[in-house]
Amino acid sequence: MPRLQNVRLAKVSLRPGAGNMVNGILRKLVLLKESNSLPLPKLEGDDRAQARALAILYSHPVWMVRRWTKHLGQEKAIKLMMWNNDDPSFSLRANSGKGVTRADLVMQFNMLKVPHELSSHLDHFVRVKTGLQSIIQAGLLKQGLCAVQDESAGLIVSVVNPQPGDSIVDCCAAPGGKTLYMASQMHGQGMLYAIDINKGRLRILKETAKLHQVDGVITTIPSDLRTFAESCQLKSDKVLLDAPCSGLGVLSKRADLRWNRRLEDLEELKKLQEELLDAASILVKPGGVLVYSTCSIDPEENEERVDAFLLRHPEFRIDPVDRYVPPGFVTKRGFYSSDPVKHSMDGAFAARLIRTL
Ligand SMILES: C[S@@+](CC[C@H](N)C(=O)[O-])C[C@H]1O[C@@H](n2cnc3c(N)ncnc32)[C@H](O)[C@@H]1O
Repeated sequence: MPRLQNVRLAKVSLRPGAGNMVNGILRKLVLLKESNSLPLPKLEGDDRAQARALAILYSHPVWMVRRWTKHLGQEKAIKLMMWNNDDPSFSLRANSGKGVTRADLVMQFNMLKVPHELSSHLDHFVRVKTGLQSIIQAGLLKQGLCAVQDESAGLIVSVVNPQPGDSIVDCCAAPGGKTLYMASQMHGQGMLYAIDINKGRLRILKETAKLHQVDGVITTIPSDLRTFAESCQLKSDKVLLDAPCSGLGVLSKRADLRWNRRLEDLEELKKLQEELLDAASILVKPGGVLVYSTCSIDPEENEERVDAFLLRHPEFRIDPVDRYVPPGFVTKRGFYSSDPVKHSMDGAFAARLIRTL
């Protein structure tokens, strides 16, 4: 955030005098940085000391640094933190539900002089590094011509592989990024049940579905998935559980998130993910598919939750995702995984599980 913005923020949120103090500190920091004399911590000592130094150097909580160093090794953990600190790039999805093609979108971006790049993984997606504001101001999102959607989320939809005529349940659907993309691939045939506990967010989904002209195949169900599944007779071809998670794969776009997350949150989330997985599994018909996904890169929220689920539910088996996403995104065990450093997109995970007949 630019210095003057920080000064203004301090004045508004604390008191007018605080602005001067923040200004003084930031000026001094800029001078020290320019003369290469910032007093930086040294990367030395035991693991704990090194994690503390890295946490300061790359501005991440110590617990995250320790976790990533353990799972990824120090070199990759540093690259990940650098990615998180870099300016994020965004991708936009052309809304085929409204007949908009990627070529149409590219034409609009050219007119707006927004530099862009075609996604090499997904037909409807275009990447932009700068210029998102121009796209918003030109009203392309308000008109429902496109949606901001990361390719990592688009690839989760590829794992679900929605087809016209399918009956699909999106268990944690709001605000609807994946619901809308799935609906656009159903060409008006079939039904997509969008469940979410958050009524307000589900209302947004409903309104956006109308705007995107895909509302004909969507039924919204405001409910806690756990209570809904207990009383429901519905059995579907495909069930997507895009579970509430730590969001550790999307830190480049959510500057505040790293400081709001605590290690203890993971324990609570893991319990919720298991309960939701059990509930979602009830909605899958024999031979049907359950896709479990997160926007986390943490094995405890991903592979480990799937393994624990498979132990509780031997009637499900892993269906490797290599038929649905490019090889670079397929893990040894047949899961989908996007890696911010390797793929230059958000981190995400998905497992495709089939209920035996
Ligand atoms: C990761 S977000 C889903 C994002 C969405 N799939 C998308 O692509 O836009 C997780 C969602 O789970 C919902 N949720 C949390 N607990 C739930 C529960 N017990 N039953 C149903 N939905 C729940 C939250 O309200 C939140 O909207």
